[in-house]
Amino acid sequence: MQDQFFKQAKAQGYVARSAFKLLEIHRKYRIISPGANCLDLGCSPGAWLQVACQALGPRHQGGLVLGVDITGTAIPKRYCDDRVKVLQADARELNAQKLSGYCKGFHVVLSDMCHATMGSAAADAARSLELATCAATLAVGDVAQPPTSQGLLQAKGHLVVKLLQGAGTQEFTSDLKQHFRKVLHVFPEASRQESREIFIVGLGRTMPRLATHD
Ligand SMILES: C[S@@+](CC[C@H](N)C(=O)[O-])C[C@H]1O[C@@H](n2cnc3c(N)ncnc32)[C@H](O)[C@@H]1O
Repeated sequence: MQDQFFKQAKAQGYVARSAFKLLEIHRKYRIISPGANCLDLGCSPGAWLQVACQALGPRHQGGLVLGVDITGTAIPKRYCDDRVKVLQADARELNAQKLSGYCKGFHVVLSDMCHATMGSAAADAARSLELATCAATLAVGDVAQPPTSQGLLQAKGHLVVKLLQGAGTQEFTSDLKQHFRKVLHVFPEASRQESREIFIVGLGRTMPRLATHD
């Protein structure tokens, strides 16, 4: 469907209209700082890679955008530079050790992962929750448990996760509240009106308090 965002993406050189979802979230919450290390789960065809790389600022400020997708991804030429890398993998099979060669930790974990929808709202939401939980687990460890120092996301880092709303959305949100200073539900303008997708934004990862000794 060639809507306003499709046309805008084409005109501005983004490879997909989804660029405008991350642009809106970033404009509101400044998710990606110059020079940050970002993990982009479900990165194909690469619009979030473009937005994230732009947000890193000039090349000399450094940073990394590591995109992961179960399908192969051609890194878009427009807006991406050599700080963008891609890995073809199933995010459900990743762990901190498998990504340790890229950087010591990420300042931002993004997930726009989704399966092709099957037509059953309940089944689609359950499959989406599985992918969202996978992204959150990579970021902070077991989300249902109190904070530990596990996970790839650095202290004070941010998480953006797409989820199709359904059973489990509220519980997932409350679990995340243990791990972030603030957790928000964002409905970007570029999401299709009929879509049940929301983006859960976790701002400022909190870490466990270290035991103090007198
Ligand atoms: C909506 S698209 C992402 C669009 C992307 N953010 C962009 O702006 O170009 C969702 C992606 O999630 C990927 N995906 C689904 N399940 C995955 C998994 N288990 N591991 C990695 N990627 C997955 C799909 O292959 C698909 O490319």
